[in-house]
Amino acid sequence: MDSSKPAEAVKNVVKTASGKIADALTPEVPGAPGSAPPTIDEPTTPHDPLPPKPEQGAPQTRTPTGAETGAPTTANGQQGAYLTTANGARLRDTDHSLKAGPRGPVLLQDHHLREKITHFDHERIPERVVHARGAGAHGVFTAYGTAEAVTRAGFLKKGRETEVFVRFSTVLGSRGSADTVRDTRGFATKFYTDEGTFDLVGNNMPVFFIQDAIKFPDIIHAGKPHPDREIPQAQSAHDTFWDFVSLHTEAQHHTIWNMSDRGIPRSYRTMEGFGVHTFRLVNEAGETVLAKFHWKPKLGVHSLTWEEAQMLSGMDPDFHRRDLYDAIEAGAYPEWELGIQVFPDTPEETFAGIDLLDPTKIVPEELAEVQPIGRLVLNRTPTNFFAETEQVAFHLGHLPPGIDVTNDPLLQGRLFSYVDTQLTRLGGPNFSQIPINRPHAAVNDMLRDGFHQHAVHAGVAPYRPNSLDGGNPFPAGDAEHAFVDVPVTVAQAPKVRANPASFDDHYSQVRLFWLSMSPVEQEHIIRAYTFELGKCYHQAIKERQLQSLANIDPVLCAQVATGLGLPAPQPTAPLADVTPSPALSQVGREWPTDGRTVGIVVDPDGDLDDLGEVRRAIFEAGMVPLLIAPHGGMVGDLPVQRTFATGRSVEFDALLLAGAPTPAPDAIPARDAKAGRPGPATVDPRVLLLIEECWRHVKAIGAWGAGVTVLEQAGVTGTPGTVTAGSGAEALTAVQQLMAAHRVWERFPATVA
Ligand code: HEM
Repeated sequence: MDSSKPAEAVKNVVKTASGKIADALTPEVPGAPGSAPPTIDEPTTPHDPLPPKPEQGAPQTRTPTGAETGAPTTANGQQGAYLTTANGARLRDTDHSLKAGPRGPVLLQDHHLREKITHFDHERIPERVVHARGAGAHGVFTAYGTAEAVTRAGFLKKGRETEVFVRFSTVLGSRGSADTVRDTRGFATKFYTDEGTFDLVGNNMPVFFIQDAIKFPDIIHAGKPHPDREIPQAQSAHDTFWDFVSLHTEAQHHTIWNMSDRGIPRSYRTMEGFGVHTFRLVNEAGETVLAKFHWKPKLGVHSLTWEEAQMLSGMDPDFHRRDLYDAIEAGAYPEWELGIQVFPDTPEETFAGIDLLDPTKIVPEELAEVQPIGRLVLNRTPTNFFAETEQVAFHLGHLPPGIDVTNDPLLQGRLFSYVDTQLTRLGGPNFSQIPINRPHAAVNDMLRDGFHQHAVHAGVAPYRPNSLDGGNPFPAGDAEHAFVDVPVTVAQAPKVRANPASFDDHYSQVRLFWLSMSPVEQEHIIRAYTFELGKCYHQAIKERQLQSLANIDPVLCAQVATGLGLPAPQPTAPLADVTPSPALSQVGREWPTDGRTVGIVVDPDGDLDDLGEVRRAIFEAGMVPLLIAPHGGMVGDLPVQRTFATGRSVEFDALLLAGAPTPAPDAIPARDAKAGRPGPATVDPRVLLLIEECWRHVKAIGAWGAGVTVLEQAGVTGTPGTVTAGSGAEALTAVQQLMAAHRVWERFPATVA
């Protein structure tokens, strides 16, 4: 509406002081008597459930108590024909405060102004105390039925489909920090099962820093920025972190995972996930087993190089979030298989000598196979990031019948912590009524009142049994479908603040991890320790951490010590005699290439014959082609996605060179003229930089036609992982074969034998 209209309307109302108010109202004001009905689809209210997308299946239309609410309405207030206040009164104008004349002071009585600004002032809620930076997506979990023998959980029965919401996160950084920092990643999954919500709140690493939740505030205080200057943000490369892990040596296992390539994943889509703790499963017959949960990504475990991670922190701090949402929107749905390792439920709660209650220990897959039990596909991005990703609240106590907890002291403390923090973060005890947190199972609880209570509970007797509201006698309940608290015998034991002796082994599995790495992965680990400790100021902390490295492996310790310019200490105890677990290595296997990104450098004035076909073949292989040209717009009839100014190696998994225009002579910087490249410098230096980076980041590079000359100009022809071919199709085939191994590892200078 034209902003002059309200003034007219006011004039008209004033005119009607004689009694003709209805006649005087302007018909253009929507909803005024005599005007046409408003044309918006539905009335809007910010309190409606989230609008489901069509492919999501049945809309979520239950109230928190399980009753049907009817069809949800849209919450797209900005698309309606008119705006209203939060109470539904229609507005004439949302751009001008109510003033005493056009130049006068603003009137306190302007309710819309105060409501709009007050609400805005309170838009932010506290970020999560850990895992503040994250990205979520919706999906579906389909059970294979293979877990039916060991658990009665209904959602794991063959063919059952369950809606899920997954939130990936970093741990240390604030909500606005970069995605690609070196850190553990959260992998939290909410299964909306019809027997109640199951939250599997895991990480991309199978072990944790500490064995007892009582130390959680301490490790987080150590990892977060220093309290005086509040730096560094989202980093473990600082004194307090290394102070903690070198003093609490149980943290050494998780720390080596962080220093490995697992600390800098290529994508959320290429991360493994782990429930970390051992859980207890119970089947229909009441028999129990112990189990660990694993998520296996369809695309394989794949990481960034450290240089890529650092570049991305500046060039695209949203890299993982963008990658996740781009992939889903492109239809390259991220997929994982859920698997379990199963162990007999013995009184010792150990397997192959490994204490299953110690969250700093793994059970190597070679000793207990990960058995696939279902498939997760993420197929829908959030409609509203705040409503879903920020407001989602996970909790380890959200368990369906058939899955129970164990006495792992880390797990036990987590059972307390999450709901406690969410009471503050989400503003009171009713956050399970927030749409993303609502169970899809019917709810009939006796929880009442509290901040943000949305349910209108009927009846007078919220207690059981009762004789007033027809309440069934309790405790009979629904024995058949109820949650099973496995009646585990709790040992008669003195009350102590102590760990079992097995928890004292802090090094054998760290050594096992180190010895399971390929040489190139070991090299990355050495570089990571050297970098992080090199950022510490206190010599004593570096020396203490070197002592821990000596207790892991002498080569690791010596190499890091050399980098730090310090002597390498001797181990304080004999090194553990361990058998490596090849399953821990990311290198040496082949993976599907779908979902990967291929950059294609083109010369708009060159030979474009093969281009359309190559692009089509990339799409058909389930990958994403991105055309890189000197300028935006179109090349022939194909759209350009990146220009020489915006395309950098970090966002491609491989590069194809079809050609590149010769820049004007004065556009070649002196740097390139001096670089000693073969022949005259005829290639745009930004293309040469792109090739150099792809080469350094050990990515496959293919060239055909004029692209072969471009590759020669970059001086890398004939090196491992570079391909020159007679046609675009041949170049693509060769490059795709190389991509199956993720990177061309032969190019990485490994210095560890
Ligand atoms: C195996 C060890 C652990 C794992 C795998 C883990 C995993 C996670 C994940 C994935 C999140 C993010 C959830 C989300 O995306 O909303 C998270 C948040 C959190 N974790 Fe943990 N965590 C572990 C240990 C602990 C411990 C020991 C404590 C405290 C005693 C703790 C306290 C928290 C808190 C307070 C949050 C924020 C929750 C929220 O604001 O909703 N975590 N954790």
